[in-house]
Amino acid sequence: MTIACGFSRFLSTRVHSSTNRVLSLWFASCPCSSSSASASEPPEIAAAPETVREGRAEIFADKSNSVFFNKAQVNNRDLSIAVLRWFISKRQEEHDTQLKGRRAEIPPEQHADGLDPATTGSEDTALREESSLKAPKVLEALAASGLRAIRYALEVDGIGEVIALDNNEVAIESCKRNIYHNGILASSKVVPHLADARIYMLTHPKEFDVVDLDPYGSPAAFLDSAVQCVADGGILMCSATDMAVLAGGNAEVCFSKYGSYPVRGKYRHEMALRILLACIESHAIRHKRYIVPVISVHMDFYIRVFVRIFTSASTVKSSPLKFSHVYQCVGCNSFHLQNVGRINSKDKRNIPLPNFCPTVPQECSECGGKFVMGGPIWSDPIHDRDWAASILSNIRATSGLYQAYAKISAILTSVSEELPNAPLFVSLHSICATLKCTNPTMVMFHSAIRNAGYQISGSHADPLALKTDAPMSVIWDIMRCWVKLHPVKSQPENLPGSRILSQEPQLQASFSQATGGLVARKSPRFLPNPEKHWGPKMKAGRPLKILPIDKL
Ligand SMILES: C[S@@+](CC[C@H](N)C(=O)[O-])C[C@H]1O[C@@H](n2cnc3c(N)ncnc32)[C@H](O)[C@@H]1O
Ligand SMILES: [Zn+2]
Repeated sequence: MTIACGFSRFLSTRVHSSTNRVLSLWFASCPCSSSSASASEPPEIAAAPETVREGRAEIFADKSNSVFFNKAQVNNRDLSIAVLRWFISKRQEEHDTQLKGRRAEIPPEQHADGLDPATTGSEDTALREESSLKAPKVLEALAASGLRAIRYALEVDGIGEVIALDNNEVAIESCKRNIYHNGILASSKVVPHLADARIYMLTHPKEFDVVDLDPYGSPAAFLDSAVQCVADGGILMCSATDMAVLAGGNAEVCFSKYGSYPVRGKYRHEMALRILLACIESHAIRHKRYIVPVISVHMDFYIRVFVRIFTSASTVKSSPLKFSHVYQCVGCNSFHLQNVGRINSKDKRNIPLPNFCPTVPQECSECGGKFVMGGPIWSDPIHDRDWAASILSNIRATSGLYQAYAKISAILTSVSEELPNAPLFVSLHSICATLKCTNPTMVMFHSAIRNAGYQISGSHADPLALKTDAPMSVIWDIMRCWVKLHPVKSQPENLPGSRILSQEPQLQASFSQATGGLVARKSPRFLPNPEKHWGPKMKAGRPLKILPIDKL
């Protein structure tokens, strides 16, 4: 309460003009204005509270860490705003197309004006009523200071009500102060609400076009209620910062939280995304719903996925085809995916059946190592390429609107170039380390894959990633050919690399520059962190070291 009383006193020293409606509103609405300084107290000029600005919003700084705020999440918030802007225009477009379709189905004589709507554009009354799409309703389920909710309200045109929810009273009080501080528009759109997000989401089924989950660590506990709370065609935006768990540091914890075993490969950050997506899908299908991922990124120290949610009992049946187990060789790190389900070609209904035995032998055919089995992971595409390209071109056209423009445009550039049907990737460094050979350049390796008739791209998750539809045997053959041109020192025979090199390649690799291959890039794909302390933050309530305001 001390902060709120200080807040009232701060404002009372400044609210002089009756024309300053916004300030008066803040003052009148200060949560503790009734219990603030009594007339008998000596007048006290409080120092102006320090504030933090991000995008078009400004919030009160909280050095005591009683409410969570991490400046580094500006990348997360800016990207979410970019996705939200595109989602709103896309939803409008889908709505218009649907309406046009329905209009065309109505015979002209049933129209109020008797004219053919297809040629005149006139509408039947009922359709006219339906024709305007309601402004999308947003739930920020774990709102903390409310910064994100306020930014959505101030920066995303066409957005409707934004509920800023938190189960922490101090957070909700801070939310209220921040909302008032941001003026009429924020106050008219953002509604702070004290509740447990899980209960709130369960009791508001299909009510929100947008649900944002930005938890401490894992979102797992919120997923079952979140997938039920999103409206049909709506979007769930979900972060996970428990990377040690998702990326294989604590495999058993990952299994208990997400129902999937991670494997410690170079692709672990992409695997983390695919584990989270698989987990969201597995919650969705329990409720006859399914997900369509539109953007899925690993950035800084966390992952964030944007998935649309639809309802269809028949589509849910094909869900097993979107999950795969991952077999990874403990010797050479070769990996192979196998779908959980399979289509029986004789069954015209296309209903998947459980898949056959593992597609890999007991021992790796490249190096003789054993396989560990990870997953199941989401093995369908993790991005919608059209969405990625459109969001990228939108943010390029309005770069001034994004504080994190450099970072989010670099990520989206990488995302828009990723091969959609090549889950996971190998790392050029790791392959060369296994063989103990010198690296071919990225351009050479890309060319060799293309010259062998396969596709290849990078990944936003790792600058050295090689994402390809070529099987592991082709990748190793290319490297065997490379080593013939650039011999390695002799190694003990039992090393995985020696075993791989003891086999003759089945294909003759060509490293000459392939057409349409990797070329010099004008825009960056990977950026260093802008400053120190660019990482996760302590939970609210635990004292931080005293930091200057710019480090909060
Ligand atoms: C990481 S912070 C959110 C940060 C915020 N989204 C942002 O962009 O600054 C997580 C918040 O979730 C809240 N929280 C944790 N469990 C919750 C629950 N069951 N229901 C509602 N809020 C919860 C915490 O009080 C905390 O404020
Ligand atoms: Zn192997």
